[in-house]
Amino acid sequence: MTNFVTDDLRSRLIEGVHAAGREVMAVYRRDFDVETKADESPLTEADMASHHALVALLEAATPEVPILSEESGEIPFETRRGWERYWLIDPLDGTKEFIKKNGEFTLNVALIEDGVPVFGIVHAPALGEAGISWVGQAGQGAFKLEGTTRTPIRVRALPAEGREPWKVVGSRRHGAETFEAFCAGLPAHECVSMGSSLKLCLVAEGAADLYPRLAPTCEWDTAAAQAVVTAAGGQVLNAETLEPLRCNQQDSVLNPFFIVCGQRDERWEGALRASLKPEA
Ligand SMILES: Nc1ncnc2c1ncn2[C@@H]1O[C@H](COP(=O)(O)O)[C@@H](OP(=O)(O)O)[C@H]1O
Ligand SMILES: [Mg+2]
Repeated sequence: MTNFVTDDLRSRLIEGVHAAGREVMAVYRRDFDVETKADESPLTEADMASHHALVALLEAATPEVPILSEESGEIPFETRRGWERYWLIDPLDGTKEFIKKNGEFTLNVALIEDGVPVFGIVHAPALGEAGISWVGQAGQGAFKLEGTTRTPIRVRALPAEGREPWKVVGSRRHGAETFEAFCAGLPAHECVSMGSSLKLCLVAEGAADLYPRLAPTCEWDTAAAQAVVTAAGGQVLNAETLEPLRCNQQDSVLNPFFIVCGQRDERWEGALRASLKPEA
């Protein structure tokens, strides 16, 4: 369990992430150019403004802790593998949603200790009146912040069959086919689409029951929200092994396919196995 993030540090980080969010919103409200990165994904001025603001924040707050950002360029695994503690950030998660201007993008800041996301802030600056944030810390629980209102959050129990449909959240853009195969094996349910890390936050706050991600993501896409989900009593599990996701275990920063849940349950585990089985 980490004691590294004190109350003071947590407040300073939340404030700093909100300041970076305001820089993102300044770009969001005007016209901006969209570049294409080497992997064909889009990049805007907002991604870079947020990257610089978050790196400056973290370097000032904890100069001894290394930082890995989606926009910092590759850091070889030979260097990273020795990191017992580091910051893992996605300055703008959901860049495609940002470009579409549907508000479903986030700034993600995670603290990783021995591969485990132990602290996370997910900030959605375009939602609510002046942004909504989700914060989770191992051993301390999770909360949602809207303006100055701070509400504790917790995953919910799967609704009993016949009472209420399960809520399943999926990506707006990725993995539609396997998502549908998974849903076909579930009891009565409703599906919701959402961009970015907000999908994991919906499970953390009990507004959704499951988020199967049967398509690629990178560790910075999920680590901050994984810290929120686990602090809220839920889990982010490898879809094949049902072991919790861990960061910084290998050369690649790609995640395995995974599922986010409030709790394990044979009904969705069966649907997951069936959806991952290769066609006979
Ligand atoms: N082929 C791929 N490999 C790795 N990550 C991918 C990917 N396709 C999508 N992603 C990740 O999925 C995220 C978007 O997911 P969603 O569409 O569900 O919101 C992107 O985050 P960014 O917007 O930060 O690049 C991107 O990192
Ligand atoms: Mg991302």
